[in-house]
This record gives sequence, C-alpha cells and structure tokens, in this order.
Amino acid sequence: MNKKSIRDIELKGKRVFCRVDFNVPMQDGKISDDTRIKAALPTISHLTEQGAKVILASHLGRPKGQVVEELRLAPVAERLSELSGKDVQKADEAYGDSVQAIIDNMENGDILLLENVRFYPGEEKNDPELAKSFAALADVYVNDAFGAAHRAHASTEGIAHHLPAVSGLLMEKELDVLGKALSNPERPFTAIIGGAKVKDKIGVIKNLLENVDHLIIGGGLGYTFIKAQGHEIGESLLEEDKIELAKSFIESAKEKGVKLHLPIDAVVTAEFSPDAETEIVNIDSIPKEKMALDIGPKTSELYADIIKGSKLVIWNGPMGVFEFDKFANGTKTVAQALADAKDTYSIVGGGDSAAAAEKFGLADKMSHISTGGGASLEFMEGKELPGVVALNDK
Ligand SMILES: Nc1ncnc2c1ncn2[C@@H]1O[C@H](COP(=O)(O)OP(=O)(O)OP(=O)(O)O)[C@@H](O)[C@H]1O
Ligand SMILES: O=C(O)[C@H](O)COP(=O)(O)O
Repeated sequence: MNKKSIRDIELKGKRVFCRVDFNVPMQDGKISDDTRIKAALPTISHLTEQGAKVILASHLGRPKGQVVEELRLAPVAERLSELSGKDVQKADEAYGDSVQAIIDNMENGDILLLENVRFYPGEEKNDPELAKSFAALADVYVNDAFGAAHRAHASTEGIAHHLPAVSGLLMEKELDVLGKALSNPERPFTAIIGGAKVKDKIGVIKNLLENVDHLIIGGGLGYTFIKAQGHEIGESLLEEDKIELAKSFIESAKEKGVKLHLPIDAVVTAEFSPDAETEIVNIDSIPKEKMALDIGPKTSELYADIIKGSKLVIWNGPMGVFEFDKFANGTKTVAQALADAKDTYSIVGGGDSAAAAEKFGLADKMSHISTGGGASLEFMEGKELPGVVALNDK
C-alpha cells in the first residue's frame, strides 16, 4: 500500500484521533457479534504500547444526525474494555469542551471512546466545520475503519485534511489482501457472487469479468440470469429491467473466456417461510406458482468442485435464503468447500456472507474475512475509497 501507516510515524505522547468501524449488530441493547471490535485491537494495542493517547471514534447504525439513545456507544466501550483488558473511558459527546476536558486529563496509553459520530448532522454531510472540530481534539489522525472507508464523511475523510493522516493496521491488512488478490491473483481465480439483487452487484460483476477465470452466480440475483437464458422462473426474484444486462454479462463472459456458472437446479417453495414445504427441481422446470429460494444439490456440488480446483476465491453474497435452515444448504456447501479447500486462498466479503460463515461455524477456516460489506464491494468494483484516498502517501 502506498499510504503511510501507524508504523511510519512517531506516536509517543501524541493525541491520536482513531476512526474505527464499531458499527456492530445489536440485539436488545447487547452486541450480538463483536468481530469488528476484535479486528481493531491490533491497532489500539500498537497505539497504547507506543504511548499515544487514544481517542476512538465510530458510528453505530444510521441515527441520521440525531441522538438515538439505543445507538449510544456505551455497550461498545464496555466490550472493548473486556476484550483489551484495559480501562476505556466513554465520552457522552464526540467533540467540544466536555470532550476536551477529558482529553486534557489523559495519560499516555489511555483510551477514550467518543460518542456516536452520526449523532451530528455534519458527519454524513462531511461538514468542514465538524471535521475541524474533530481535528482540534488531536495531533494525528488514524483511519482504521475499513468498513466505512467508502463513505466520505467528516470523521472518515474531512478530518484527514487537517492532521497528519495515516492508516491503522486493519485498514492496511484489508487493502493489502484485497489489493493483491485483484491485481495479481493466483489462478484459477474464482469469484462467487450471490445476494438479493443484480442492481447491487452490476459494478462488481463487470469488474470481475475482466479478471476471473470462473464466475459463479447464486442467490436471488441468479434468477434474472436464468430468465435471460430463456427459462421460466415462477415467482422467484426477478429484476425485469436487468434481463438485458444479464444477457450481456453472459455474452461478455463468453468473449473473455470466463467460465460463467449459473444454477442448474433449485430448491423451490410456494411460500416464503422457515417451515415451508420444499421441492428440488431442475432449473428449466421451476413451477409457475413457486419461488426458488436456494440453489439445488447438483448446483451446490458443481460449485464446490470449482472452489476446490481454485487457488483464489472471492465470495460475496449468500446462495439462498440462508437465514431459514431449509434454504441454507447451498450457502453452507459453498462455505464448507471454502473451509475444506486447503490450497485455496479464500476471501469472504463482509456483510451477509461473513454472517453466513459465522452461522455455520466456519469463519475461522477462511483465509480472510473482510470487516467491510459495502466497502469491500466498492473496492472489488475498482472504485477508490475516499477514506483511503485522503490519507498521506508514503
Ligand atoms: N433466492 C433468493 N430469493 C430471495 N432472497 C434471497 C435469495 N437468495 C438470497 N437471498 C437473500 O439475499 C440477502 C442477502 O443479499 P444482500 O444483497 O442484501 O447482501 P449481500 O449480497 O451479502 O451484501 P452485503 O455484503 O452488503 O450484506 C439475504 O438476506 C438472503 O436471504
Ligand atoms: O456496516 C457497514 O457496512 C459500515 O459500517 C458502513 O455503514 P453504513 O452503510 O451505514 O454507512
């Protein structure tokens, strides 16, 4: 990476404003998955060990510029304290006199977590005044929030223009892994794209078609491709206005010599429910009144074989409605194949695929699970991430 990191600068005694992505899933006020907090620990330890005063900032949820009590970061401060084994102070605001007073009393190696930066309307607007107010708290800016690096907000982008600005260790690792994979992939290189909508994956499919050997399609978005092949898909998800685009992807794959794999069978049902009656059908025989909610067993086996024969696999998006056990087998088979493939470097894009790997107890068998859903997708689309662009070059 051509950006400076916390390893390249002097930190002793410095007040460091460190943007992290502690946007963790919460259920009834409790953190249901602390992966993102754990992922920030190497940076936080480095900063404290080097004698910095660590001022952490994050968003949580989408409070839209207002204080939302359930989205305060107090539970996160508590969990961070447990995980790091260190005291973590929690401020009730993210800048201003009260925060300044806490910082004035910090010793080298102390940790402070600011309040949710999205409680302020200026955050998502990338308001220069708010960016300056954040910057006024510190001597150095560190961005370790890979998951939010695709957002040009005051705490992810604006602030970087007012302070020496470097990446944290998680940011550096994410960019290294994804960057190397895409610029110099080991082959055969396979991408697995699933999820709900073609609309959300157009950019990534386009970009990957330039690079991969195999492109595997699953999930709800697959049925627009099946329709484009000329089959009936019953009540399955369809984006009518994307059929022509799907056809053009099929053509483009042929021209470029990319092997595009589409489902050959499916698990269908008449109702969207966890205990629905199911049936397995060939892809050209989806009944009119039914919807396909998972890839079928023949497709799963085919996809597993391709994974096993690949040296590098990038996976983004589930193969079916994995939240319901009856429609989880396709996603599970893909995750299991990735876990079992010992000579395959497996990269799981964040979001739902990471949640699925976690659900099946296979997360620790993957080579790299990205902490960024939208951010990893935009990176794979070949887009520049504003939170990275704003950092100082080496
Ligand atoms: N055949 C299908 N029919 C309907 N919904 C489906 C189907 N296959 C998958 N899904 C649903 O798609 C959703 C995930 O897709 P979505 O595009 O939201 O996330 P994603 O691709 O994992 O992206 P991100 O990483 O940003 O979370 C899941 O909730 C899953 O239930
Ligand atoms: O969870 C994420 O993908 C990041 O934290 C970004 O959140 P956002 O989509 O609300 O900007």
